[in-house]
Amino acid sequence: MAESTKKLKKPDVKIVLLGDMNVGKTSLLHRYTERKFKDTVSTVGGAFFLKQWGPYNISIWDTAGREQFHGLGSMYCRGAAAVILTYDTTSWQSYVELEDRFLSLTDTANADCIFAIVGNKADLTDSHAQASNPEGEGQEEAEPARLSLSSSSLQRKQVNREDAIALYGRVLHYKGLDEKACLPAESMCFETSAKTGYNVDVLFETMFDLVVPSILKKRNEGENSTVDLEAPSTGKRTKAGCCA
Ligand SMILES: Nc1nc2c(ncn2[C@@H]2O[C@H](COP(=O)(O)OP(=O)(O)OP(=O)(O)O)[C@@H](O)[C@H]2O)c(=O)[nH]1
Ligand SMILES: [Mg+2]
Repeated sequence: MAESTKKLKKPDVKIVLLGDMNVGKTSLLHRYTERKFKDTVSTVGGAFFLKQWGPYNISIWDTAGREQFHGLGSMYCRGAAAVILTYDTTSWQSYVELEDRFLSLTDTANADCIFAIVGNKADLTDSHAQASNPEGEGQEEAEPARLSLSSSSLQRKQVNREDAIALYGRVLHYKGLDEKACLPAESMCFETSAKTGYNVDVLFETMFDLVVPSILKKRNEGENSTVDLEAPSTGKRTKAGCCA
């Protein structure tokens, strides 16, 4: 969270991580921001990280998956430009929960909110994700990842990519969006590993690029709704525009 505490910058846009407890939301954010996989404690409430992306400030909200914090979810989603729906590839239940418990929390997000479906812990089911250690970072983390390469440590994958793609379609349907007008499922469903770093940068940086138009739109609307007090009045004053 160092970047967020250095200076108090106003975020231009918000991205929210949602999903059941234990799927690895906090670990994904740690991996991206601190370049390592470290011990976590179950999140209480929520926390955010501020990312500078070019000239823009993007806040990424890590929410608590625990049932007792469920009520806070829609508050965190208010005005969100993007939501990352996260499940654990080794847990079918965590996938089911996304639709049962979390999707309705996004009702408060922007109407043109972008969705990504993310299956984390790919290292547990996929030898490629197990071996991956992008950019040679976190060397202290590389060794445990390499040691766990034996195929005996692979677990049964409970949620496949096709399931994620199907869920993406149902999310768009729930939001009343036309699939043809939206970003394609193939590019919005990711399998990641916070442990090895597999696909983590790709996930976050794809989302950052995708929310930029939303920032520009917001700025544009802001400018258009600003009253220029210096500008000469052209029309007649209407009754509604007069405060007397
Ligand atoms: N093998 C593996 N374990 C992971 C991965 N991501 C997270 N974990 C582990 O899963 C557990 C839960 O991770 P968290 O990041 O705390 O999960 P969370 O989704 O933030 O959970 P809540 O804060 O309770 O909602 C921890 O023991 C992590 O070490 C991953 O990619 N691979
Ligand atoms: Mg957490």
